[in-house]
Amino acid sequence: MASASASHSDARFGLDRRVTLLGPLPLDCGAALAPVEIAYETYGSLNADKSNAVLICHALTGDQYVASSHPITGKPGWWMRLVGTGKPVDPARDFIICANVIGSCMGSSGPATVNPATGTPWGMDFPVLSIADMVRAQALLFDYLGIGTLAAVIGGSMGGMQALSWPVLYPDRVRAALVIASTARHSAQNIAFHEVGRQAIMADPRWRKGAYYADGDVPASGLAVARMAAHITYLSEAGLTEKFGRRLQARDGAAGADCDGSSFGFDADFQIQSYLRHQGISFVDRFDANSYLYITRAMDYYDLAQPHDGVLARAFMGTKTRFCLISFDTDWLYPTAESRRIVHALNAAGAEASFVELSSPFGHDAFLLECPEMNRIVDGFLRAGANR
Ligand SMILES: CC(=O)SCCNC(=O)CCNC(=O)[C@H](O)C(C)(C)COP(=O)(O)OP(=O)(O)OC[C@H]1O[C@@H](n2cnc3c(N)ncnc32)[C@H](O)[C@@H]1OP(=O)(O)O
Ligand SMILES: N[C@@H](CCO)C(=O)O
Repeated sequence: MASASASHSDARFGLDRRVTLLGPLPLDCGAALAPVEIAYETYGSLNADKSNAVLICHALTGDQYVASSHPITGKPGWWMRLVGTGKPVDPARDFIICANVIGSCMGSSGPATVNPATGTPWGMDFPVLSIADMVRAQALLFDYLGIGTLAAVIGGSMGGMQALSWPVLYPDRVRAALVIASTARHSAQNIAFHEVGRQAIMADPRWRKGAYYADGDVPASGLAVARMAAHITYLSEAGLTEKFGRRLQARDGAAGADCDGSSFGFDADFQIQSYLRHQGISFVDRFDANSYLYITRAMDYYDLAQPHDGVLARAFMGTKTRFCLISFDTDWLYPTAESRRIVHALNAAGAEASFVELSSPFGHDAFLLECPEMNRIVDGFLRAGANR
């Protein structure tokens, strides 16, 4: 087992854990990360035969606070609709783990954490990351926790990429994978939107090649614009029309200002403008611009078929994992066709796979919103596994 030091000495299980694993963690880029810091939350208890561990993987700007309030925003956990007592993922039955991905900014190793070689934040010296690296770091955490096999791994969006990667990287360590609103590769359109965001960050004079940690003067404008562009892709046209239409925004100062706090006559005239500005500005309070650069690049390079000569089925060949895929009909970021492509590949590989397309007006972010059908499917899929 990997040597480690935990921030909560001998208590490995509980809320708000942070562990420093000595590693090294070999990365796809050829470098290695050592030590590896992982911040994670757990809910419930590990049973005697260690067979009830359920890993929840978070999306691009998510975090480990899946079912507990966010320490910065104070908002409730991002998947409390799915995780909690009486919910499909239930701490009374499951031992639930959610870890902040490496590269992110909520306690796990990332550009904002300290590079042991220099004693200062890594910034752009942080090594290039892949989705597989994030998964390998999670596996390191499970080694530390003494958990060999996961009952299930569940994720939406980038969390779904990790859930899909788990059986590929660790075919003997995961019994079931639930992949929601996700993909097996990033499309040209996905990459294009991310590139707009990255350019917005790097064009911000405060970005300073990523070396902005010392004085705390962060590239807020660039990061806010990146979030605004990305947020559009998480919604649907019908949803936007229903919510805002062409309605004008009542002027109340803050909502009229742009991301620098000034308006220069270009106020947020329409409600949708004001809403997007709010999403951009509030994002800056809880996320790091360099993490955004690193994680979006990891998503862009993600292509499960690439190491298998472009044949996705080969990635899953021989897997014993059960799969369930869920897509949403208004998700144009990771559309239903992509989930179907994955299911065909799983079928061709002889894997057990089920698939449901759900109807929702909310686009990609539907997986984060109230959806009783999604809950029923997750519950049924997890319980079917428990009954075997
Ligand atoms: C797994 C993970 O990825 S975790 C990370 C996911 N979390 C996020 O991405 C957080 C930001 N994203 C969101 O808020 C997403 O829209 C969702 C899906 C999570 C929430 O959706 P909804 O509940 O429908 O919230 P909605 O999109 O309407 O946003 C509400 C916010 O917009 C604000 N808002 C609404 N209309 C306007 C407007 N016209 N002008 C300004 N602000 C507005 C609300 O006041 C509210 O602000 P608050 O969040 O500071 O309280
Ligand atoms: N809105 C979610 C989904 C993105 O894929 C997030 O910000 O992480």
